[in-house]
Amino acid sequence: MSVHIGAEKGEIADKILLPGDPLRAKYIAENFLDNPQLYNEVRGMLGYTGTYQGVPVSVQGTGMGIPSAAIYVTELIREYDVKKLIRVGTCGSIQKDVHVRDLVLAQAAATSSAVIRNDFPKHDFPQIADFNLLIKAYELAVAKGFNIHVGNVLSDDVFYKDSMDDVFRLGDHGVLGIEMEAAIIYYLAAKHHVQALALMTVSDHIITGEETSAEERQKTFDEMMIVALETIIQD
Ligand SMILES: O=P(O)(O)O[C@H]1O[C@H](CO)[C@@H](O)[C@H]1O
Ligand SMILES: O=c1cc[nH]c(=O)[nH]1
Repeated sequence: MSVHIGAEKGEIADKILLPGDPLRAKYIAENFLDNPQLYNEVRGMLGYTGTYQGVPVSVQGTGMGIPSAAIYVTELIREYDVKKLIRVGTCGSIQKDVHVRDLVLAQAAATSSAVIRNDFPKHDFPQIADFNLLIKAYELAVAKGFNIHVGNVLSDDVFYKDSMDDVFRLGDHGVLGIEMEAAIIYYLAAKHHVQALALMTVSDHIITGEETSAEERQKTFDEMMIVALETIIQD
């Protein structure tokens, strides 16, 4: 057991999907994995291991925001030897042509968090996706005809902001969407020499206010899970 994960060593696969929402972890385990076994209920942050096309895969909720995600990702890598991590999250779009239900692949992630800056006060350490995971996920999504965008995202520390001015300025510089965890997952992957990718479904549109029904969101979540699972099981 680690401090926040109640699994024995060996109960977590070296390939893992990381939704923010623990109930999304349950949904993935019950709908996409064969023989899913619950390994963690500590703090309700559900984690499961099963197989996908015969390959062991785990799925672990990370909670919302960089501090929470950092705890789970650090323990997964250090204590459970996880080597490939794919975030399966949601984001808000800040581009007119990135629509609700589209998929966003974070090629890189900017952040307002001080966590990385504290480690490298004199450098802007770049938070980038693992290239092999990125290209595989992109090609899979395109082959399946899913609407997918590749580029920068913002991993913001603050969900409820007094002003969105900086977010819109980042949009002017091409940032596709806003979420809260990709940057720390990329940073910790670089620090520990493992592979990571962040894939998000657009759940809301910050500029147009476009929204979607729960049923429609579910369908697009399923597209994201298929891309993530088929990517993570490849060599
Ligand atoms: O849907 P998840 O994966 O939690 O991701 C997004 O949703 C949460 C905010 O509502 C943040 O965690 C953000 O990154
Ligand atoms: O962090 C997030 C996630 C979805 N939508 C947002 O606006 N922000």
